[in-house]
Amino acid sequence: MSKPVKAAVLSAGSWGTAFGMVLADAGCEVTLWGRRPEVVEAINSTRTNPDYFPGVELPENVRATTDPAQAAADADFTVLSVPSQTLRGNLAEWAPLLAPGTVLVSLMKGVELGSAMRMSEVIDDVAKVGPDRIAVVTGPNLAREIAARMPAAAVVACTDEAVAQRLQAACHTPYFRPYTNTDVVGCELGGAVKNVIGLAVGIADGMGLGDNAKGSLITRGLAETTRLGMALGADPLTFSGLAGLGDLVATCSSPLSRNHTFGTNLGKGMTLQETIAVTKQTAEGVKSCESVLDLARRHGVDMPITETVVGIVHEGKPPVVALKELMSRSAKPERR
Ligand SMILES: NC(=O)C1=CN([C@@H]2O[C@H](COP(=O)(O)OP(=O)(O)OC[C@H]3O[C@@H](n4cnc5c(N)ncnc54)[C@H](O)[C@@H]3O)[C@@H](O)[C@H]2O)C=CC1
Ligand SMILES: O=C(CO)COP(=O)(O)O
Repeated sequence: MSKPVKAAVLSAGSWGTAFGMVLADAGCEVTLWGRRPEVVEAINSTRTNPDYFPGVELPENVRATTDPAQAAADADFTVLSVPSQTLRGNLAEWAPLLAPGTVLVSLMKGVELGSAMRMSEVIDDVAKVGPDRIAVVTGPNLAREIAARMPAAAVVACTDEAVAQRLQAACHTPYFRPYTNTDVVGCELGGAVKNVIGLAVGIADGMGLGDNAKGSLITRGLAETTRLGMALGADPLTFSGLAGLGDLVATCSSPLSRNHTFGTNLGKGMTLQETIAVTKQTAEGVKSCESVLDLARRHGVDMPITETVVGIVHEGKPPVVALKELMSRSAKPERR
């Protein structure tokens, strides 16, 4: 009998815990690393993560530790699921602990502030493992639904297709159906920018702008994501797949999305500080809207919805003013 695949999941947060369950249900031996001893203790003693998924029983083959060296030891896959803006610092501490040959798997959907790097680029910059040992999991995967074992498809992307196939096999369950893709750039941008568009749609929902506005923002959001992707060498077809359209639809229609909910609160008139205070988990688009815009400007790409979100979230522009500006830009053809 072959040895079970070992996976370290470095974060016992929302998506780290849920994806750890997926890996365990697919037969992997999973060790979650958590920062807080009380969360780790609860996982090991009650088989639940009460902070994120109260009442959801974790599989037997999931355990937790506060020691990253213990989690990372002998791992075939090392899954990273911390906030995008802390990844560089976290990974600098973890890099010396990584098992030789381990594949680093990013669950994160963001772009680093300052460097405008995608998460796989930050991983390579810090851990120096090369793109063929870095994979990305993305798509319409609201963690709470996955933890309830509700059905979803996903994309597993790696420049080395054989690595993507190994990870696909390691996380394929009756409720989680991963597809492979070698377009890492497109898959990562799809996830990062959809958080920004999720904020925009949330703002529109909070303002009561209706479903035509939602459909328009999703579609034009996808258009600006595709423009950025093509400037960075992505395959435009990736954006009509799970990493693009699929994730946008899930995020922009679900109250479970933190980005969508964050935007809704802003659209209803809460201040940024009030909205931050009621947001318990990571809403990546709040910071990544600035780094996505930075990336777009570096490549001469026009991203009016992203620019509008930056204006509302970071420059104090009232949503009604931002809406008027967005709608009154010069007229243009749909495809350009
Ligand atoms: N929750 C979801 O439904 C999904 C989330 N994602 C992505 O997964 C990534 C992680 O998000 P979530 O798990 O949802 O966030 P979360 O807020 O639930 O968990 C983040 C985890 O990182 C830890 N953390 C926070 N600051 C840290 C720091 N400075 N150093 C180390 N650890 C720190 C927290 O303790 C927490 O366990 C994000 O990039 C998000 O976009 C992707 C798909 C689905
Ligand atoms: O990425 C997600 C679903 O695919 C989760 O979205 P939020 O981060 O907005 O909750």
